[in-house]
Amino acid sequence: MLTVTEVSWSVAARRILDDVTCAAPPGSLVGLLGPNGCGKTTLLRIVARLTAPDGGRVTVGGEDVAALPRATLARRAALLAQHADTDLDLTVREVVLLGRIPHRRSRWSDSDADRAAAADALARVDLDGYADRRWHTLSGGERQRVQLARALAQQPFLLLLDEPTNHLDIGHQLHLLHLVRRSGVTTLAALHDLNLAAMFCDTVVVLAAGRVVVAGPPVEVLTPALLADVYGVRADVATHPTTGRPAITFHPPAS
Ligand SMILES: Nc1ncnc2c1ncn2[C@@H]1O[C@H](COP(=O)(O)OP(=O)(O)OP(=O)(O)O)[C@@H](O)[C@H]1O
Repeated sequence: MLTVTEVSWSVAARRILDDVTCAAPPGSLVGLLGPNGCGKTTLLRIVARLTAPDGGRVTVGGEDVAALPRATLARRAALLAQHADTDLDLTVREVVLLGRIPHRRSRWSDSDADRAAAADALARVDLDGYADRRWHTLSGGERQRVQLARALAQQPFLLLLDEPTNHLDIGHQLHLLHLVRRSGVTTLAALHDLNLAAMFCDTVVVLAAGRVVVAGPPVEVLTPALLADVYGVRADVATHPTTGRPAITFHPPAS
């Protein structure tokens, strides 16, 4: 269980997050939605303790994140950042094995369990056979999937994903979110694609200008009125014939 309670953060006298409260029940996939600059990445960074909030509290599994030893937090939470990259000349296997570092007894050597977890994670993101490829030779979508494999190899309790479907073709977008949902790992994911959020998320939390506008199941939250209010767009919302979830069609902007 992840809880975020009355979290605020300001920079240069500007309030970026204002009293944000939300939660992700165990095993759920929670979508963090909202326009560019509304504070999604900032909230993920605060949950991962990369940014310290000015006020409020974050708990994972009932424990205050601010009080957890760094090594414990590193084992429990995995962050897939928006532009995860490395300048090092690493193989795909080595990148995925970075996810095992919090579990290692020895800083320098991988165990059989580490290698098995890395191989399993690569298979889960559909990258069997890529282990010996050099990172810099991969396409944008392949890199994104390797970074998810690194996060899965970490075997965290909490996955924090910042626009995880960036660069992915539609097949891999659907595969990735299906995989995350099936993983059973509590996940908070910043998403721009509202139809993907509608299809896969148990709950969506909509931010605007650093505040939570509304949170709840996609079918209750993703209404034409909300989309007009938060994103300034006109849209029709139907019910998907197979999933029963919202299916959104956008109108071109009025000229
Ligand atoms: N360190 C910082 N210094 C100054 N401004 C910052 C800093 N970090 C974030 N901001 C500002 O805070 C706001 C929220 O940024 P954030 O990256 O959290 O938004 P976001 O919702 O993830 O946006 P996007 O959808 O474009 O990725 C933005 O206006 C950003 O410019």
